[in-house]
Amino acid sequence: MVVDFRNEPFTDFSKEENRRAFEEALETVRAQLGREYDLIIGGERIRTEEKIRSINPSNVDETIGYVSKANQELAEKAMQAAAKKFEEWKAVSPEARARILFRAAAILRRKKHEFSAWMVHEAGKSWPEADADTAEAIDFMEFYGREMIRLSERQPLTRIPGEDNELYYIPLGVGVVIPPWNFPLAIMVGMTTASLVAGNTVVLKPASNTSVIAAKFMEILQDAGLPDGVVNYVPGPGVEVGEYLVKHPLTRFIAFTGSRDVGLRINELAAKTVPGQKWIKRVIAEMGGKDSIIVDKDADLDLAAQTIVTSAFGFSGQKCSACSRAIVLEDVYDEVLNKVVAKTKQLKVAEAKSFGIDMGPVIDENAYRKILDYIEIGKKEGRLMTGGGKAEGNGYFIQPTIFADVSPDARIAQEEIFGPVLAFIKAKDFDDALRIANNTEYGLTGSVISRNRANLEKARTEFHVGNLYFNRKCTGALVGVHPFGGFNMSGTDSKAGGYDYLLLFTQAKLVSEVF
Ligand SMILES: NC(=O)c1ccc[n+]([C@@H]2O[C@H](COP(=O)([O-])OP(=O)(O)OC[C@H]3O[C@@H](n4cnc5c(N)ncnc54)[C@H](O)[C@@H]3O)[C@@H](O)[C@H]2O)c1
Ligand SMILES: N[C@@H](CCC=O)C(=O)O
Repeated sequence: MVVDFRNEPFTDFSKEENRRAFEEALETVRAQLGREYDLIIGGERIRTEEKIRSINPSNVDETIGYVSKANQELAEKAMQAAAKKFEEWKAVSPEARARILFRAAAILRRKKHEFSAWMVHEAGKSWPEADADTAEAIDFMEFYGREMIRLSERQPLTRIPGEDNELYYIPLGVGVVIPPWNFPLAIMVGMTTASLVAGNTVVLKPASNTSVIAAKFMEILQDAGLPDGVVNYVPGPGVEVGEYLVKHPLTRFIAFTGSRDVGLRINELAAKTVPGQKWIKRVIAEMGGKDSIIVDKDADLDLAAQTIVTSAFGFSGQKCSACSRAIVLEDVYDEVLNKVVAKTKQLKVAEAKSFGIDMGPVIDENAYRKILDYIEIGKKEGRLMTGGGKAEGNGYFIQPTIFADVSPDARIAQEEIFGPVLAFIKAKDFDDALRIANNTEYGLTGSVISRNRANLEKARTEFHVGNLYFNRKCTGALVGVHPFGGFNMSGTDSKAGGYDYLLLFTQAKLVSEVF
């Protein structure tokens, strides 16, 4: 009998012993930089000629590791290994599968700072952001393990005399797991372990920018006793390897988290039946966002300002949940804008390894250029209040940037920038604010800062986002507490860390016997 699920606590970095322990972990990881990582297919380690060079976005001269790079031939090998292993793995009991997750969670908990340190180096996360990512990865394993046990119990049915009726949640088959780089541990772990605990086998194609952290997680799965072939690790280019796997006739489902465009492409490819395919592929896609915080005229304006700054600039705005639009009622617009600009000017942008920074770099050269291009667009679409360009450093550093008086239809108010760029939009009244908030094609997160009960109730029904928060930030969903996922072009309406999530990785079989 396992104890009830509890969220993993975050590390208190105000305590000196915790800061010291984290410094040590950073050093431990630093000593391991530049190593090589192999593909893992059916337990076999495969080293390829061609490599992905993973670099530190805070210092582009620093190599985090060289990761072997799969091609279509190796993707085929991984698919065959996963399909073969499925025949055995599906027969392993749900409890035994869950125990592997609990053990993996325990190992990760023991190596918590080390894994967070890898993310500081490889993804440019600040200490607390990296710590939260590791905690979420632990939570996913603890939560999905318990969920699988719950789903394997006797299911409620209307029972009738003379028949024995049972409903079982059985696995689907081979799942292709394609995570993003921005929650390189938590989201990759969540989608991979949900798949495997439900009895599926996995071909995991991690994001290239963060393929080392995924390789480190493969070591944990092995230490936890996961049999070879249940998860097959094949880093490689999205278009070449990712699409090959998505189109494959043996692929039963695809668990994807990433951008809108790639999600739609995967959905389209998966919908096309190929020769030899015996099922309709299931696509679980969690995609982008263009998230708003509404500030009402009677709101606590200091709370509003702090909430906007944290939600917009945490991890340099590289969260699907990040606030990129502050929609403020005209009565308090100038005051909120001034407070937010003042706070933003205080933010410290520096290398992620330094304690106490507010923002590290953005992930890579492409992101850097794209965000700087959007800043130039913003200069034509709004009034630049702070930031507006590169920041100092030998990495991809960008100043936290705010534009005021942006039209709700402007490009910077509609398109996902995925960087530290915030648009201020003026609303005439609360209804106008809700209209503006709902006028994007996304529907992921949103917040309302208000003391007006009627307005909060109105937002509760009319603000169309998957994760709606009142008087708090719109980032930082906790597993089990705030099941996470959005509407419209933000995805397929799934809820990671929710009580219905594992159903997406199973199919229900009813067996009825007349005695
Ligand atoms: N809704 C959510 O829960 C959530 C969470 C995190 C990130 N995101 C979104 O993810 C995006 C940022 O992540 P990203 O830059 O890694 O996204 P991305 O779409 O560029 O890449 C995501 C993954 O897809 C792979 N890929 C790329 N092209 C592919 C193709 N043609 N076929 C198959 N796979 C392919 C990539 O290699 C990577 O592993 C943002 O849009 C963000 O909003 C959403
Ligand atoms: N679940 C995270 C966002 C994941 C996307 O980047 C949050 O709630 O902030």
